[in-house]
Amino acid sequence: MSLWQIIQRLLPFVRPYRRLVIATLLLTLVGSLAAQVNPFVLRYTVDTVQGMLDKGQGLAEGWPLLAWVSGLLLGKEIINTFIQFGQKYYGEKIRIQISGVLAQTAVSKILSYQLGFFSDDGNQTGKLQTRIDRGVESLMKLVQNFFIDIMPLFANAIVALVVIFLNNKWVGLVALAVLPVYFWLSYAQAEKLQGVRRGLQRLREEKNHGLISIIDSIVVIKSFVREQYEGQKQASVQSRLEGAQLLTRKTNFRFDGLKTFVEQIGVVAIIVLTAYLVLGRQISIGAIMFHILLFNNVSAPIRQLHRIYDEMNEALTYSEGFFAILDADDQRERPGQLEPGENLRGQFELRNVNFTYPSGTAALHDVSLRIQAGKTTALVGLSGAGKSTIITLLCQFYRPDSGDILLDGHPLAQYDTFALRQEIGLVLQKNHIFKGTIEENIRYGDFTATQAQIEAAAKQAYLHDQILDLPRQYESDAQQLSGGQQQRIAIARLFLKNPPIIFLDEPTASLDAIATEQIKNSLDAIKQGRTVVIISHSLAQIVDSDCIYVMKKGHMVESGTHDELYAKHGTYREIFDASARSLNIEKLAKTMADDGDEVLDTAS
Ligand SMILES: Nc1ncnc2c1ncn2[C@@H]1O[C@H](COP(=O)(O)OP(=O)(O)OP(=O)(O)O)[C@@H](O)[C@H]1O
Repeated sequence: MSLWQIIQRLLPFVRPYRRLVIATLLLTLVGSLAAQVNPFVLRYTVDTVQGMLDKGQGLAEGWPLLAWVSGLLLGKEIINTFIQFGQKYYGEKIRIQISGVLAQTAVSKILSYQLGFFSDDGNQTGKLQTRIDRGVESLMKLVQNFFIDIMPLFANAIVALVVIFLNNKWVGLVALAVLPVYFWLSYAQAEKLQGVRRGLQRLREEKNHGLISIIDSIVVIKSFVREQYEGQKQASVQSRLEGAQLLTRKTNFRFDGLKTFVEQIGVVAIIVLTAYLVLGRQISIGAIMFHILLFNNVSAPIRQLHRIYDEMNEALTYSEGFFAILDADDQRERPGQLEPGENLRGQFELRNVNFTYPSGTAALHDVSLRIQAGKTTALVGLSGAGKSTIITLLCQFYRPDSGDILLDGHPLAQYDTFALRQEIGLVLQKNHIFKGTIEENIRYGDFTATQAQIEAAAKQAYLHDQILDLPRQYESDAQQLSGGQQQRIAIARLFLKNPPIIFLDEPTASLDAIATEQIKNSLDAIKQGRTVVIISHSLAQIVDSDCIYVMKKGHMVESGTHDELYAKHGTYREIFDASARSLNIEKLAKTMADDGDEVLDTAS
């Protein structure tokens, strides 16, 4: 991305603040003009004092001059203080407001993208955050530099240069001669830093990602006593980061030294030349200070040049990553024309569907199946068979590579994604619990729900009584609940949302036996008249489904009711038998039979 392209991209964000930008620019321009007052006052003072000394006058005659000069300089400084405050405050206001808009635009964009966007390697947690933070930060520096700093800085330098030339062309030529060397050094410095900076960006992302991943996996790290291993992994990134940071500093210090040297050569040359002209009686003695102060007014802004150039290059590096987030329009959830509405029946059909994850894993191969409206359909298969993938396609989290997915006879892609998801309730094996109270977490299912409705949903999910036992009840921190309790929150959310289509992916996997039975009863009740797709490794959850599809390695291999599939002696039967063996059904059956005998004996 070129600088010009970035500025064009920034303009829409800056435009709403154009008045503020113009006001700040004007203030800074006035400030830079005021900066030229000192050399004139100083030259006038030195020459007048010199004239008075030549005439043999002393302090008594000099008081009015001192009072007048002090008043003038003080007045100028008072005005300058206001100007500087205004310039800094309004400049900061622009920066803060635009950076807020930029960050919020990135958040809105990210929220509008499909799941595929987040599985990209560069968009993982931490990396994405670094890209946004650094991007906004460097773009703000660019706004500051381009819209606030550059013009006044150059105006300041040019005005000072013109004044020098008007006073003495030789001194002007010396001041001018230093500039190309200075420009060239600044350019070389920024060029040298560019490659290093890209490396720095990658390392910063890696470090943040590493830190977040440590926090996420702290229990596993501790249980395997891998603290040292994880620490070393971070230390290696940190040491590469330190190397890159040190290299940046070293390069900066080397060039800064060179530039100061060049500047000092300019100062010495101007002192020597002005002294030569003063001694030759071509100019007054006051011109020495006058020229040096003016030269400082030329070189001080130019000294900022490298910083500006450097920050612009930084913006070029980081804004690429930032704008890539804003520009990922191909990742947007696609709105469709069809809204499910009241006529929704909820019949899905997959026809010869093939699907590959963005990572390259081919998860589904030529899958065809029909999910009847108002019925319960189960998906069965070994781990990694592709069952959850089917649900993600039905929710439109991803689109198939080929084949058709229909809902009520219309292509699923024609439905408005947001409207479609309003009609779907999804409960996963592990559901996210937000930071907040139990009440807030259940309310996520319906923001308009009353407290009574929330409690009713919690009762259906067999959670209400447990919540009442907590010290702060519905106000308790939801993330402190046990895995099974969190699962019931997810189920309560589903009850509150009350959608006509329900996808259950191992909904009772983390529940105890009693809770599993309770939730199964609740789910059996809510299933009535709704389209339900259930995935479960527990066959007890699926045997009474209206239709069961059996999957193996991404292929659909069998379908039918439990009895039909059992009689087939195929994959389903294999899974069923293995499940029975793992549950030690024989022993359980015997225990129950013995218990039955005892009951009968007691009865007789
Ligand atoms: N987000 C993802 N990105 C890349 N590959 C994925 C993703 N999710 C699943 N896969 C891969 O797709 C294949 C099917 O996975 P899927 O989760 O659909 O299986 P499953 O039958 O639901 O398994 P399980 O019973 O273990 O949940 C697997 O090979 C898995 O590694």
